[in-house]
This record gives sequence, C-alpha cells and structure tokens, in this order.
Amino acid sequence: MAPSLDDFQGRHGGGVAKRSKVTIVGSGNWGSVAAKLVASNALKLDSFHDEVRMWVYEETLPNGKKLTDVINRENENVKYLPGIKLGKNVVADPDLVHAVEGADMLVFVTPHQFVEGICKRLVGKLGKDVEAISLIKGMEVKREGPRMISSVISDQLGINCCVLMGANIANEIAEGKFSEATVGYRYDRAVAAKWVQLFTTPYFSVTPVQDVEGVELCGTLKNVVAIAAGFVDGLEMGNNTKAAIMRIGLREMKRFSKLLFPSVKDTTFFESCGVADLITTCLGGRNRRVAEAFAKNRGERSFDVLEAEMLHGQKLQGVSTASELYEVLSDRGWLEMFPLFATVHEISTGRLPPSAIVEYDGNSLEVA
Ligand SMILES: NC(=O)c1ccc[n+]([C@@H]2O[C@H](COP(=O)([O-])OP(=O)(O)OC[C@H]3O[C@@H](n4cnc5c(N)ncnc54)[C@H](O)[C@@H]3O)[C@@H](O)[C@H]2O)c1
Ligand SMILES: O=P(O)(O)OC[C@H](O)CO
Repeated sequence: MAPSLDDFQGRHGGGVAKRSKVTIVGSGNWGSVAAKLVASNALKLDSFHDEVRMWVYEETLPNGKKLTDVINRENENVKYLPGIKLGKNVVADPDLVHAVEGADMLVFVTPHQFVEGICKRLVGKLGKDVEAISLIKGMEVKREGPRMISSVISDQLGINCCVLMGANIANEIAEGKFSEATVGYRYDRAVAAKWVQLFTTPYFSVTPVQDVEGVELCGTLKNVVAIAAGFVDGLEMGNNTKAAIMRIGLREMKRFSKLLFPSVKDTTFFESCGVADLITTCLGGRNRRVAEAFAKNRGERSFDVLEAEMLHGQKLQGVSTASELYEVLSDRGWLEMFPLFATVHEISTGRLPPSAIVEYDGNSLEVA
C-alpha cells in the first residue's frame, strides 16, 4: 500500500504534527546536494522548519578562508559543489554538537570511514524520538563481523535509521537532471513517508521499500563493481566486457546480500538502488574514473595517490569497501563464491595486475 496523504503531511489523529528540524551531517559533494534538495522542500512544506543546518568538517581553503564562512556568505560549497547555490535557508556549522542541537531528523552523508567517530561525538547529545537516514554507501567490518552503516548509527545513538540510495551522481542532481532514489525502511511506513516527502522534488523521485539491508547493500556493493568497470575501461576492453562485469557484479551483489541477510528481497535489486545505481556508477562515477586511471597506469600509481590528485578532497568508497568485503569473504570461507569482489581487492592492492579482472586464479570469473 502506498503511503497515504496523511503520512505525507505528517498528520495523525487529526492534529497537525509539529515542524521537524532537519540537520545534514556532512557536506561533501552528495552532502551538499542533499542539503539543497532538503532545503528547497523545507521552505515549501509546513511539516519542516525553514532552516536546515549542515555540519561541515571544517577546513581552510587555499585563500586562507574557512570553508564554513564561505558557504554561509556565498550560499555555495565552493570546494565540494562549486557553481551551485544551496538555498539561503542552509546554515553551515562547523560545530557538530551545535549543528544537531534540537534536530528531529538527521541526514547522515559522510564517507563511511568517518561515521563511527562522528557517532561517538554525538552519544548523549540527541533528543529522544530523533529519526535518522543514512545516504552513506559503505559498511564497517570489525572482528565481530560486518555491520551496515545504518546499524552503526542506530546502535551507537539508539535511534531508528532508514537509508536512501539510488542512481544518484550528485553533480547531475545538482543541475536538476531527473533521477530516482529508494528509501529503505524497517517497520514504520509513516517515517519512511516523511523521508520521501523531505527529499522528493519534480526532478528527484523517491520510492519507499521495506528492506533496509537490501537497499543499503546495493548502494555499498555497487562501488566495488564500479572499480572493476573502471579497470575494464582503463584496459580498453570494450562494452561487451563491461556489460559482463556488471552482470556478474550484480549477481555477486545479490548472492552476498542474501547470504548476509536472508530477508533481503529480490525486488529491491530492480529499484533505483539496485540495477540503476550499478549502471550509472559503472558509466559515470568517481570509483570508475579513478579505477580507469589506475589500470591505464598498470597499477603503478596507487589509489591513494590518484584519489588525492583526481578528486581534490572527495573520497572513494569502492577500494575500502572491497577490502572490507575481502575480510568478510576470507573469514567466512566465501572467497571462491565471489571471484569478482575478491579480484577487485587483489588488483587494488597490487597483488594481481588489472588484466586479472577477467580471470580468477586462471579460471573464468563465472561461478555458478
Ligand atoms: N558524490 C556522489 O555522487 C554520491 C552519490 C550518492 C551517494 N554518495 C555517498 O555519499 C557519501 C558521502 O559522499 P560525498 O560525495 O558527500 O563526500 P565527498 O567524497 O565529496 O567529500 C568528502 C567529505 O569528507 C569530509 N571529511 C574529510 N575528512 C573528514 C573527517 N576526518 N571526518 C569527517 N569528514 C571528513 C570532507 O570535508 C568532505 O565533506 C559516501 O558514502 C558516498 O558513497 C555519493
Ligand atoms: O561517484 P561514485 O563512484 O562515488 O558514485 C556516486 C553515486 O554513488 C552514484 O549513485
């Protein structure tokens, strides 16, 4: 059943719900676009406060000015999203705890490696009944095993956390080009509907599905396939090979997701978070682009060096996710079942040449 109009308006039991205050935790390329989407709706809709705070990991720009001051003066994130106005109601704040003060809805959107540290700083600082959503594509792996980022947020902060993933190259959405996205929720349809309402615009179409893990694993694992697609492009192997890599990658994504969480639904892979994100990432994402350069250099320049040179502060998620995934596959004795995922890690770390992307221990990548 689709969320009702009452869900969208935040009206329950006849009364009009209070206006929710939204804070964006993160201000990179996607974080800034998320702030722009949310800010445009916050101004239009009665269910949200006009002001949207955005926590900025403070840095000093080459001209000696603080990034936060420049964002607030020019209404533009000149480092991570140059040329795009965010909306006058976006207020950048370098103080994490101050930025979340009084917030009812938190949008987490930082590179995944920083989430645990951010959550540690937020313990005991949030109001009760705060709702969160994670736009972060990645996972955490510890000795106890893998944990999705939405669970890190939920467990550390004791709050519910939905996810929003999809075929969402940030710069395209910033220019108002039509895209779709998927909100994954666990139990509460009304909460999912409120997130859908907050993000939906005429050029950003959001669909809720009751499958947090499936949606989040799609967003996380496609970054590893994107690295493989970049290797193929760097070696100029052509479109058929790239399509094969995407097909095999999608199959490994589905197999891994269902092994880890048997509740993951087949249908989730046909949502924007699944096959559509895989396609856009393998065509136009940063992971693909940097992996292409890596393969062109025959692996002689490391991903760290290329990331710094090519992305100017933006972060890749695919290489670290491949490493985290490899740890899980080794621990569980699953390496043979995921030749593509395993090979991406072995190439990224220099153990295999980029050309190994279409081989696995001398065998075909295909595993039935
Ligand atoms: N950019 C996209 O097109 C896009 C689209 C969809 C999802 N995502 C996902 O969104 C998440 C965030 O990516 P992004 O594109 O907004 O970021 P980004 O890669 O553009 O920027 C990196 C961010 O990390 C911050 N940072 C650097 N060091 C830090 C530290 N020690 N602690 C905290 N923050 C630090 C920087 O200030 C910057 O805001 C990722 O999981 C990514 O996969 C990105
Ligand atoms: O640029 P990438 O490779 O980080 O991918 C961006 C988004 O995840 C695409 O949906």
